Amino acid sequence: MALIDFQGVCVDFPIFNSTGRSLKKRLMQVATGGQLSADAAGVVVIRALDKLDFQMRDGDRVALLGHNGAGKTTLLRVLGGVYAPTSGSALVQGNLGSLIDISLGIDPEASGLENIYIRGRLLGLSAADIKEKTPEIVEYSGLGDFIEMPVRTYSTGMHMRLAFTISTALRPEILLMDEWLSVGDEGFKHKAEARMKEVVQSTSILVLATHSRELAMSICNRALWLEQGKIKMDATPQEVCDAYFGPTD
Ligand SMILES: Nc1ncnc2c1ncn2[C@@H]1O[C@H](COP(=O)(O)OP(=O)(O)OP(=O)(O)O)[C@@H](O)[C@H]1O
Repeated sequence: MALIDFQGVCVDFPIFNSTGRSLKKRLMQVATGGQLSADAAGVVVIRALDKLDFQMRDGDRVALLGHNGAGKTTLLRVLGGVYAPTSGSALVQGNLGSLIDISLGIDPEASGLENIYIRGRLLGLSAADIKEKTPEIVEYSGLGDFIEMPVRTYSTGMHMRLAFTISTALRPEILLMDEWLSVGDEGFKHKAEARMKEVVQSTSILVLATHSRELAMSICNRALWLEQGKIKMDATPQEVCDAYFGPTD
């Protein structure tokens, strides 16, 4: 059983090379992002997440909505273990996968095959798991003999095919996504779409940060609206989208 339990989670970023005065001025101009304050020593602090309390359970397909700087990426990073909360507790129970930064760890000097191994290990697969999955990844990527060539000889699209196919070979219990992944030329895009749906369906909890009403409505069964690091609304995608984007006719 997968479970996410956040209690009073705050994430603060102290900004050491900035004066409180100049940053405050900028905030007044743009009126977006996290909350700004200065600590006793005059160091500016951006509060990206502010006392978040929520649970996510098996079956939850959660859309994270919110304006630029609302805290969506920061929340995904806390879920992924990249950031620890400054205060509060963030429990993430279950095996975790991420379709964010799918090219991370791909070595341009190594061949496609070697990269399947390297990236597979980074994603937490054992050597035996990788060996078992490799033929399917090679076949699916459609790279043919290029799989033996160094990745620096690939076009951008070929690189993305490889990165996408490796990252979607896993079936994690908790899946984190930042917008929908769409890669490759028209033919591959079609295949990739079907594979994405398969991965999403097989995961227990999906957390998808998005600016798209259509995506939130078609993929998710719950939506969290973040504003200045706080939860403004936690309800069905229909209710949150109507409040956030405005009602449809
Ligand atoms: N590494 C960082 N250092 C300092 N401040 C940061 C850092 N990362 C994020 N922030 C701040 O935290 C707040 C939330 O940013 P975050 O990237 O989580 O927003 P977002 O909702 O993902 O925005 P967008 O839709 O623009 O991607 C913003 O005010 C941002 O300035």
